[in-house]
Amino acid sequence: MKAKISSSYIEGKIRAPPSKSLGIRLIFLSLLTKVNLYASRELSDDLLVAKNAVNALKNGENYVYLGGSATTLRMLIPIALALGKKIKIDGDETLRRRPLNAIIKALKSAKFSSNSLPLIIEGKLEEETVIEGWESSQYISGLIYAYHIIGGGKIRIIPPISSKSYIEMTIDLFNRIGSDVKFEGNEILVNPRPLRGYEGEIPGDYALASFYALASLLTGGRIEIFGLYDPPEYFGDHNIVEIFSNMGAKSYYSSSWIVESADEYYPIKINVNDVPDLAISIATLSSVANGCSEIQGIERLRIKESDRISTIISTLGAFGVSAKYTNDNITIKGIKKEKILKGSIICPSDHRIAMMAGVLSLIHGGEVDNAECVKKSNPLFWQDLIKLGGKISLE
Ligand SMILES: O=C(O)C1=C[C@@H](OP(=O)(O)O)[C@@H](O)[C@H](O)C1
Ligand SMILES: C=C(OP(=O)(O)O)C(=O)O
Repeated sequence: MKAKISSSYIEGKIRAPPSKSLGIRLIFLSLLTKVNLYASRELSDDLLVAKNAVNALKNGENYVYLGGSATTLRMLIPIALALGKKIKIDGDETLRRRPLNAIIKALKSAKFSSNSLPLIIEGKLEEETVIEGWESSQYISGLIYAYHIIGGGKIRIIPPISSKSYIEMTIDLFNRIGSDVKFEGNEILVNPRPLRGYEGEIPGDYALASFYALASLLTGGRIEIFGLYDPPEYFGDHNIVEIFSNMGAKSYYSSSWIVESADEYYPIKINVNDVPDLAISIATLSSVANGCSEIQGIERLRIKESDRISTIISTLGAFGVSAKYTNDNITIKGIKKEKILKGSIICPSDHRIAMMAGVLSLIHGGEVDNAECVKKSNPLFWQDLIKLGGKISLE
């Protein structure tokens, strides 16, 4: 499918798409307590595969297909072992590329038939796991679930710890429903308590909603995004609200996210190691900032759905913005909005890159081929932009 986009003016009020990360966590939580989830719109591919994974565990199936969802994959591995399951796991070509080195090295009493998908896992979980923290936080979130299943345990993380905000998200979720998980230094102590259930909508996703915010910021509009969760204490994706404000937008949260465009945006220097999914959104606004932005802590973006260091740089280039990579940083030289070119890309099987090109195209037009790749996290992305005034045809 190709999205053909013309210059547009984006304004209005819209519900944030359901959170991929919280949605996957709540679906896995149904293994431990009563969970009743409502979804006011069709579920993304990643949420659907998370549902399939949990159903496979509950029904004793010995095979599960996970599409492109590394969060589901890397959480499933320790959870399946905690449940004593032997299961074959596979995924799409992007997931088959995603590394599993840290978890394979850490789980001493487990057997892996391969070090990448497709693979069969079996074995058991030790009461203490020592795991490298660089590759992915998703293993650690999965281990927190796994230790709730076997009655408790300790995770010792070998620093550096990446994507810490997602570990905090998992711990925050468990402690809000009655558990006792402590994160002290590089150690996580899981002391399970009886868990309350969860009933309600999947809360909105700040990182995904940031593309709607960008659509208004890049076209001179104003937007209100509702259905998000109240920002928690820890630093995470929800901090995109103040990041955009620091870059010159009128951007604040007051029971919903209010975003209003400005005549000028400021460059930013920021480390995204704890919030890697914000890198693309920050790079997008940096493209029209009045100066050079520097996004640090990005080496791990190479192992996402695409090599995002390359795909961020090439996508910005398609719209006339120059960016370069030097040791663990991307430097982006912002240009005036009037200078942004009409650009076109073939989405490299990376939903966030498609969304990046989609919102940049709202300035002076553009095309996104393989545009259906947004359904990994937000199947209604293009339809939502159209609802907000986007002149977009899907062919
Ligand atoms: O735990 C999660 O929900 C996620 C963790 C992050 O991955 P890494 O921990 O591998 O950086 C992030 O990129 C992903 O989109 C969602
Ligand atoms: C990397 C991402 O997801 P996952 O790791 O779950 O595939 C993402 O949503 O940008």
